[in-house]
Parts: sequence; structure tokens; C-alpha cells
Amino acid sequence: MNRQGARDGFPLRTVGQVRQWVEAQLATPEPDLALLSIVVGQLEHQWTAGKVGSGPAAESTVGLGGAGAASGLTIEPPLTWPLIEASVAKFESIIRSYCDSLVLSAALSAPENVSAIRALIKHVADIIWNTLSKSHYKDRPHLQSIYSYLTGNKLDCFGVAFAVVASCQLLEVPHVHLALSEDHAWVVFGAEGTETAEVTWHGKGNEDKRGQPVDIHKAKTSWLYLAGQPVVCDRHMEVAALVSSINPAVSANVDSVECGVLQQELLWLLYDHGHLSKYPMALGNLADLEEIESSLGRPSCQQIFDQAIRVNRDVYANHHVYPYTYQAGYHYRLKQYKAALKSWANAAEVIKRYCYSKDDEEIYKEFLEIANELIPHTVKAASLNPQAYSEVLQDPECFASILQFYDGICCWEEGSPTPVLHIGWAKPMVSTCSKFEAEVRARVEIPKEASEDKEDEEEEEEAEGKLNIQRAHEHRASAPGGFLLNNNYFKCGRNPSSSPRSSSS
Ligand SMILES: CC1(C)CN=C(N2CCN(c3ncnc4sc(C(F)(F)C(F)(F)F)cc34)CC2)S1
Repeated sequence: MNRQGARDGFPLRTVGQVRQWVEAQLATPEPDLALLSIVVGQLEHQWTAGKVGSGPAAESTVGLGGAGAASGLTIEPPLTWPLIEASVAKFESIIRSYCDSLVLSAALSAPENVSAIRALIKHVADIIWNTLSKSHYKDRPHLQSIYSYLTGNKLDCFGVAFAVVASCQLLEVPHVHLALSEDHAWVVFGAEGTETAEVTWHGKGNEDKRGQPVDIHKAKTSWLYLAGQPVVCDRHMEVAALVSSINPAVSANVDSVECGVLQQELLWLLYDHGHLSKYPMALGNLADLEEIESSLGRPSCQQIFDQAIRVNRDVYANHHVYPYTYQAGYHYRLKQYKAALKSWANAAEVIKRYCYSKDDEEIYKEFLEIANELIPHTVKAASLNPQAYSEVLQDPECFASILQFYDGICCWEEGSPTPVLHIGWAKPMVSTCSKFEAEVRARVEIPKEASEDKEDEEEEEEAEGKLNIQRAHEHRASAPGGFLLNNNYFKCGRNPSSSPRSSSS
């Protein structure tokens, strides 16, 4: 859509009008990422900045009950086109003014020339990077949009990657798209989308690798890169990523109702157009919102959590962890402890595929919290209230889930250059297992199926594979001038705000 078409619908006065405007953007083959990010970022800012402590405003009510009321939520002051147009023009002039015309023309004149496109991607990433504020701010919220870049020269690691893709779109560089794991973002490019380039940092205290391909060893073995199963976006899924990155948080435990409703409305819009069909985390985000405030005539949050797991299994060969931890969190909040234990066991089944390295700190913290906080709370609640939760401590399947969980963690550690388990894991594990009496433990059935032998062979191959990786790693490290795997990556974790939305702003 040309920018002229984009002005239709402005000024935007309600959530419903924003939804209609975004729908018109999605109806074009090239939704304008910079424009969408500025509009959504402006709204998030209006509804969350400087609202701490302000009680529920008159126009925002909790329990909206139905799309109609949600769409009627007002935007005050309305979004006017001149304001938005000026922001988009400012972003475009920054990118174009810093962009070296030779680098750009080399890429545009030979789009099949991978090195020319890589040089441009690195150049654009350098422009974004070098125009960021030097102050330390990396873990603050609301830094994911181009609105944040324009008004404060601040972006989080997702925001940098998104801004690079949006810049390549406005420079009309073809086939540059966002690739997303569960804790990192990079870009893919080339006619087949097989080339990769780092464009942002990950984690803390490591130098970034802007412009370089994703390290092949990491790409194949680490959770951070999902072993070749990342979410590779098209333009419409990049819109889904920007909507999914909306953060309604006003403070640590208060969310903006309007911002949450906008995110929920836009996620349903993207869902209806099929743009969440390969994006498990966006489905998880939507399910979390539906748990807080369900939408009439829509699938239940449990059905959406289940759909995210089906997508993980069918599209990503069950390589993603978060669909199971989203589902476990839901069961845990509803005190459905047996189901929560099963979901945590399924999450551990996924992580056993990977070799643990220091890049995987975010998921390490996730599993440590499950093992040392959530599972102990589950079995403690069951032991204190056997009538309510008798199925937990008397049920061998619950004990089996706990064994499966720890087996996954142990397999994750085996063949990895960095240990996972330490004494801090042992005490909670002993406390958890000791809650199950011998009679219950004896009833655990570990099926010895014919396929078991095949699985054993597969597991032996997998273990051999991990050992080979480890041996290669040790050999390289010991060889003169040895290649030391560079573990230095920036952490790019996002603290998922799963805090329940309450009235605010
Ligand atoms: C089950 C949970 C513990 C609750 N929320 C979780 N989230 C919520 C939101 N979230 C996400 N939700 C949608 N898309 C993305 S792309 C992405 C990322 F690749 F890590 C990036 F881009 F580096 F930040 C993260 C993420 C990260 C994971 S995991």
C-alpha cells in the first residue's frame, strides 16, 4: 500500500478503528513494518507511560465482555496522520541519509549477490546500532518499537532486529526476513531464505556478531537457535511479531486495559488471517490474554495452548520448549497439578535434544524455577491438602512425569560442554521425590516397547552425536592455535509479562 492509502481511517479514535486500519495494511502484499511499528508503539506509549499509580480511568473498565465493547475503547488524544507520517518520514530519512549509496546500489543491482546483500544488512545493522543511546537501558520495557527508536534512540534486542528488517523493507532490499527462536532474533536472506546474519546482541557482556552468519555449531546444537527450527517470518508474520511484542505493562503488576485489548484484538485479526499458524509463542501470548479476559465465540485459552503445541509438533518437529511451559503455567494457575507436571515433563523432553551452553541461560533459569519452585510447591500443596489433590501423591503417573522431567534435564547435560545440574538442584529433587511413597513409586510403569530398542539405538546415536560434538570441541580447543568456541553472545532474553492484567490508566 502506498502511504496515501495508509492515511485512510485516520484520525484513529478507537481500538476498533486501529483494528480496521491494521486489517487494511494486512490486505496488502507488503504491510509497512515501520509504519505499523510506529502506530503500535505510539499507542503503547500513550497507554503505559507515566500511568503508575493512576487509578482505573473512567473510560477503561475491566470485564469488557465482547468485541464490541473492546473496539469502543477510546484513544485519547486520537492518532492523527500528520504526526504518524512525520515519524515515518523521519525514520526513512535517518536510514537513507546514513546509508552508503555504493553499498545500497551494489545490493539492489545484484540481489542474487549474497555478499552484497550481507554487506548491506550489516551496514543497516551498524546504522541502527550506532544511532542508539549509549546509556545502559537494555532490560527496560517498551523498547521494542520504531517509535521508541525515534523518540529515545532506545531499542531492545528484538527491536534492533525488527528495525533492521523494517529498514531493508523501506530500502526495497528483497527477501530479508526476521528469524526468531525462543530467546534470540536474527535475519535470513537470499532468494531461498537460506542465508543468515546476526543483526543484534544476545545476553549480557559479550560482543555481538553483526553481519556474520549464525555460528553453524550453535545453529545445530543449541536451544538458542532451536537447532534449525526457528520461526522464519514472512512480512505478515513480522507484523505478528510486532503485535506479539506489545507490552501492556504500566508497572510490575499493573497492565493497561486498553493496550491489552488492542494486543488481543490484533492477535485475533492475525489469527483469522492465518498469520499465527506457524508462530507458537504468539499463540501462547494470545492464550494468556484469553485466560485473563475471554472473547465471545472464540476458542478457549486451553484450546489455543493445545494448538501451539500441535504447531510445535507438526511444523517444528517438537523443538520448541515454550509451548509446554505456557500450557504448564495455565494448569499450575488453575491448580491442575497432574496436567502441569505432564506439561513440564514434555518441556524437558524437548530440551534433551540440545547441548547446554552458556547461551541458553534463559531456558536454564526457566527449568531451575520449575524444579526448585513450581514442582516443590505442587507436591507441598498436595501433601498439605490430600483431599483436594490426592491424585498427585497417590498417582504413579505424576511420579513418572517428575522422573521424565529430571531425565530430560540429565540428557540435556550429557555431552554438553557446560554442566547443568549442581547441588542446588539436588535438595529440591530429593524433597520432591521423597513425597511419593514406595508403594506409589513401585506402580510406575516404564513400557518396554519393541520400538524401545529402536529408540535405544536412536538415543545411542544421539548420545554418540553429542559426544562427537564434545570430542570435536575438546580437540579443537587443545589443537595448537586451537579454535575456541566463542561462547560470547549477548543475551537477548525478554522477561515474559504473564502478570494478570488489572485495571489501570
Ligand atoms: C512460557 C513463557 C515463560 C511465558 N512467556 C514467554 N514468552 C513471551 C513472549 N516471547 C516472545 N513472544 C513472541 N515472539 C517472540 S520472539 C522472541 C525472541 F526471539 F526471544 C526475541 F525476539 F529475541 F525476543 C521472544 C518472543 C518470549 C517468550 S515464554
